[in-house]
Amino acid sequence: MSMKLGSLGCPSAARRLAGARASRRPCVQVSAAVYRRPIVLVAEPLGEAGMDLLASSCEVQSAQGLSEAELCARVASADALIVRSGTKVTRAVFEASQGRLKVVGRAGVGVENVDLAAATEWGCLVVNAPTANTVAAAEHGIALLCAMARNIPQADAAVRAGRWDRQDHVGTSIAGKTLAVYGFGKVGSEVARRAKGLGMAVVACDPYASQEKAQAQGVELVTFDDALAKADFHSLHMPLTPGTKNIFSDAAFSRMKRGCRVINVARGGVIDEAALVRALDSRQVVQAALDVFLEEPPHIEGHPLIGRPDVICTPHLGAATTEAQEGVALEVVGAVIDALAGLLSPNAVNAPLVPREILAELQPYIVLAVGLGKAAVGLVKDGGGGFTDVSITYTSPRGDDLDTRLLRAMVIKGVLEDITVAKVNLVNADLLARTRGLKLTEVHVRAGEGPEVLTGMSVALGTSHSTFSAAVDRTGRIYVEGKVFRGSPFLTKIGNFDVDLAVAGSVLLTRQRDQPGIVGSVGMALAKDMVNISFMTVSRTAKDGEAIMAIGIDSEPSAATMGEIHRIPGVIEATIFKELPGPS
Ligand SMILES: NC(=O)c1ccc[n+]([C@@H]2O[C@H](COP(=O)([O-])OP(=O)(O)OC[C@H]3O[C@@H](n4cnc5c(N)ncnc54)[C@H](O)[C@@H]3O)[C@@H](O)[C@H]2O)c1
Ligand SMILES: O=C(O)[C@H](O)COP(=O)(O)O
Repeated sequence: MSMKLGSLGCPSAARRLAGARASRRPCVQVSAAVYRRPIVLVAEPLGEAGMDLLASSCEVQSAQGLSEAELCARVASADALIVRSGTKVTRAVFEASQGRLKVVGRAGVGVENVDLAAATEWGCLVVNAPTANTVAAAEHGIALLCAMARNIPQADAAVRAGRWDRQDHVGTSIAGKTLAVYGFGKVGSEVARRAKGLGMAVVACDPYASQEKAQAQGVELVTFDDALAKADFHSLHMPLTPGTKNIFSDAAFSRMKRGCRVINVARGGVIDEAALVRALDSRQVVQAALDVFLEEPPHIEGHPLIGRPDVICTPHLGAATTEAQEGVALEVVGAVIDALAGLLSPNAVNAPLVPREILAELQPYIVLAVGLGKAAVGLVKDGGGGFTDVSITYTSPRGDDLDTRLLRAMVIKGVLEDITVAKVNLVNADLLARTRGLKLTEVHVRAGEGPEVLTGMSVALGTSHSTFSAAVDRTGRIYVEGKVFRGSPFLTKIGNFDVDLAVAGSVLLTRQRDQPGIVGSVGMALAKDMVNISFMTVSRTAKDGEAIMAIGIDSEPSAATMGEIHRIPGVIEATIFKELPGPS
């Protein structure tokens, strides 16, 4: 499925590009008017079928192992660039291209190596290939699990060195052992399926995956703590997000079963590498198998994990099969060719949403829609069987006449982008929601009058398992409501509680008994932790009843400070909303 950029009403390429350069404000445009064969620079190995497809309509230039300076020199005469994770497409690259580069294709899922903000400012579309290497990544996870359990790399090295050391390489059986899969998405569920075939008991930790999906695969969904405590093998398959960064910390390793094993084919940053070194040194974790590292390529010499006898490493080979590389090559080349022809594919990562003039009018509603989705999903607690039902209510003077496609896409963006590898745009939002198994319901309420787009909007998720029990409404769903007031988006209701909370930045939420002293005590706890407060609002159900306090915070309080806040007499619960989108 592709969409003609023109159908989104984009003004001419030259005008938009000039505007984007002048204002340095986000604006993506792909010119449909490339009359010569476009030049595509392929900077990393790309599957043959993809290269052939590319050559059928473009002039292909292959140059691998380029330094940043060499890449900068080459992009000045290229219309498109195709990379994998090994090439850093920095701001300097876009600046050197001076707007000539119309599209960057990433032959794989992760786009951490592309400066998306700079791409957008320079009017360059970024596309990826999000599905074709899933099976390869899962197979690599299983290969590492088996190789680690049976000491295959160490035994092979010994034989090559002329030693027939049979006693030195006695392994551990995997049949009958428990595997914890963290992240039960595309890769994680394929790993679970294969591990069951190997006779392992599989539990999955994924706060957002549905019980139906887990049951269909015969996998038990458990909390993070239960997964840590139960498993003999831990296999990581979550995306790297602010919520998963360093989630495998000293505290997490200490809660694992002594003598367990860890496999990481996800992203280096989900493990605190120094904490893993400590866990291995103390034999809390006896072996690790790592495909990904915090920094890639890592400094191999002196690296605390590489070269240890209890750690096996591969150089980010999860997607490295002939079949997967053919698949991602075809997927990305299709999207690049579409983009050069002025078509927007569902694989667009920094897609334009609507024309800038319309965007200006809709901006606060877009921020509100993303913010409501983010806030609702940010309140989901693990171990509750996830959610599939997402209900959106629009209150508008236009009633049923309101075209909700954009707002719906933005809610889906808010819900999915913090928890998956998906990059949501107007073209792919409904598809991504369906693929994820989400059931979307939209309700229109006609209210108010005048030109306003919306007088209110709410998002409800079909789960009562929340990190903040007050966020659950009377129907047993996580509920957030908001509106645009004087051009700015606000959260106005959480669960059954009225709040007044700008959609911007991170927020600490507390529920407490309505009694003197609590505001001061929470403020003191934050001050001790050097957490600056940007605003504070308190609302209560009734005098001497319960109150909800929302505190804007410039940085995240430590776990110890959150513990202290929980222990303040009168405080019933507390949680943090991380980085609501805010106007840009
Ligand atoms: N090594 C490689 O070559 C390679 C190849 C492909 C993918 N990957 C990586 O594998 C990972 C999974 O990719 P995918 O395509 O399956 O992504 P996905 O988006 O389909 O699945 C990710 C899952 O993680 C879950 N999740 C989010 N936060 C979580 C948390 N705190 N705890 C537990 N689960 C959480 C989500 O609900 C989702 O189901 C990503 O990190 C991706 O970058 C690596
Ligand atoms: O993000 C991805 O698709 C994987 O991590 C694979 O990356 P690669 O294409 O550089 O092998």
